[in-house]
Amino acid sequence: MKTFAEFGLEPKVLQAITELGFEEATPIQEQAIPIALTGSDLIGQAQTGTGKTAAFGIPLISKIAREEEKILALVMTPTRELAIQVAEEIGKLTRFKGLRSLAIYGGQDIGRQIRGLKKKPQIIIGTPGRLLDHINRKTIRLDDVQTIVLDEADEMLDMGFMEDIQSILKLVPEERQTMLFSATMPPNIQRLAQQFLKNPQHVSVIPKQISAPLIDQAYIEVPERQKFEALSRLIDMESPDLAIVFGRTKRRVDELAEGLQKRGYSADGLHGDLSQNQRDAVMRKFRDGSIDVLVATDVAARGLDVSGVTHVINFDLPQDPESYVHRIGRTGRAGKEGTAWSFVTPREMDHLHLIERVTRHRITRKPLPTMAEAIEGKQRITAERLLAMVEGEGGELNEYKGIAIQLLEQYDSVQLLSAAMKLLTGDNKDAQVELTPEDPIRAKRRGGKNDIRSGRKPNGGYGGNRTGSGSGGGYRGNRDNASGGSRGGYSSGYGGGSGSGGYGGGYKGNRDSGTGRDGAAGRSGERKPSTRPSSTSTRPAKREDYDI
Ligand SMILES: Nc1ncnc2c1ncn2[C@@H]1O[C@H](COP(=O)(O)OP(=O)(O)OP(=O)(O)O)[C@@H](O)[C@H]1O
Ligand SMILES: [Mg+2]
Repeated sequence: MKTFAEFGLEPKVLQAITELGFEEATPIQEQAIPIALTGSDLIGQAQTGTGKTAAFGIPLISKIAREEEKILALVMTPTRELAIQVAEEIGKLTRFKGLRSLAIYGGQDIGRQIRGLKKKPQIIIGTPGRLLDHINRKTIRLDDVQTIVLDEADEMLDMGFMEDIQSILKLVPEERQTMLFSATMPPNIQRLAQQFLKNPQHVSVIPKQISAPLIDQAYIEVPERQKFEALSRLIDMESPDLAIVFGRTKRRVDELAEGLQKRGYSADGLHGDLSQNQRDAVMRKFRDGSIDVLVATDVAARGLDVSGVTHVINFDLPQDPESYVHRIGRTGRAGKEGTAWSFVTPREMDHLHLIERVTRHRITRKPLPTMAEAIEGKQRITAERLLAMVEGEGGELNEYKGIAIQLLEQYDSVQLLSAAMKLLTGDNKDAQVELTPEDPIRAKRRGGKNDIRSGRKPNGGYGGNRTGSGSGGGYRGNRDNASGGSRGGYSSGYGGGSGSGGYGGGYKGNRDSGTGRDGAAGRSGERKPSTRPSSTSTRPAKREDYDI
């Protein structure tokens, strides 16, 4: 392991790294930073939570001088939350150097972003749609950009950002450094790399097991209608510090968050139909610990880094194994341990085995937590809180001592303490929670063996098997209204359907619902419809449409 001092970084950057608490470089950093510092193009692949952000962030900021008043570096990310997070990490890394960076993403007031741009940031971190919008408004010019980073490139393409990314890359001077980070290297990523990268050096830290070894993985076989009970027992038994619960659809997430709140858990939901302000507020609450359980769709599966996430619970299995890897990778980050649980309905067992095969990891079967285990877990937490209070962590107890003595004279001490503990435990087990059932995910034949993703495209893709179920119609309806349907008919596959099966087939089912991702854009102002040709486009619909 290398220390950061060995990279020959300038003292102000080193100081910021030290301040962040990084002592040694992670393997991807050890490999990528020296290459990136030479200015060479780079393609990077590494496991979740292993510090890819700093792997590109450190070289990127090293190249920029403080006096510059132009946009010199551009980082693109698939989701808004990720743009905010990467901007924050870059902000921390440039703290002493004093560079200016700005996150640019859909859903946020564009006027505010324009004001931010007037401060002449040298580094922009953004989602492709909103970036293009600024480019078209001429509020962002890329003529001086020297470094481009594509973070989670495969995800961006899956979300249908290929055209946007290409348009943006074409506007950046050819004399530049391009770094592409991607979990997988399917053919479309390879084509993108061929088109836009020059003699890239490949850096990959891919262990035998695809998923992080520090994550303890288990599953519980449970019928659909018992899942909620299983969830509350599991949370009680495990008493996670912070947990992310993944649900398949937006409706599912809403219902789960509401159900958990009803049962007295401190939970909230995150999905693509919330306003950006709501999304930001939920993420803030989760980061500062004012909620313990984040219920989310796959919008939160990629890249999000919240320290202290001890548990990931797949309330619904994800459609594809790769998404499983990303979801559970929200825990066990930066060398910490984590636990991942998945609920599997009896009919989904094949799908679980597929996930095991693709991730090359056995997932341990565990029984449904019993009521007794759940109660024990809850009581343990209550006892811990009580003892912490006894040990003075909750401040002075003197004011309570008079009444305590009085009560103890009149009542049995065990009885009293039990009553106090019951109150503290705040049981609300009786609250009825009904969820709308989801169809089981079906295992599907998968494609090329080097591309763990390729199987899903010809096979229905995200939510493909939901089209017949009729569920979620209400949400789609809303999107349609918002979108004006301008991009409704993506029908042919991206790139004419290559060996990978292209994108088209997999997404077709839902695409018919006419929910162009511009639905999201229309609402949020992510993009003006004029920025690109509409219905003739062969782009895939964006993943945001798939009910996440
Ligand atoms: N050298 C280091 N030492 C200790 N912690 C680090 C180091 N580098 C990064 N980290 C921390 O590790 C966490 C994960 O980093 P990061 O989000 O960059 O991972 P990632 O590889 O991009 O993960 P994902 O694949 O999920 O996007 C962050 O909290 C980051 O601050
Ligand atoms: Mg990342």
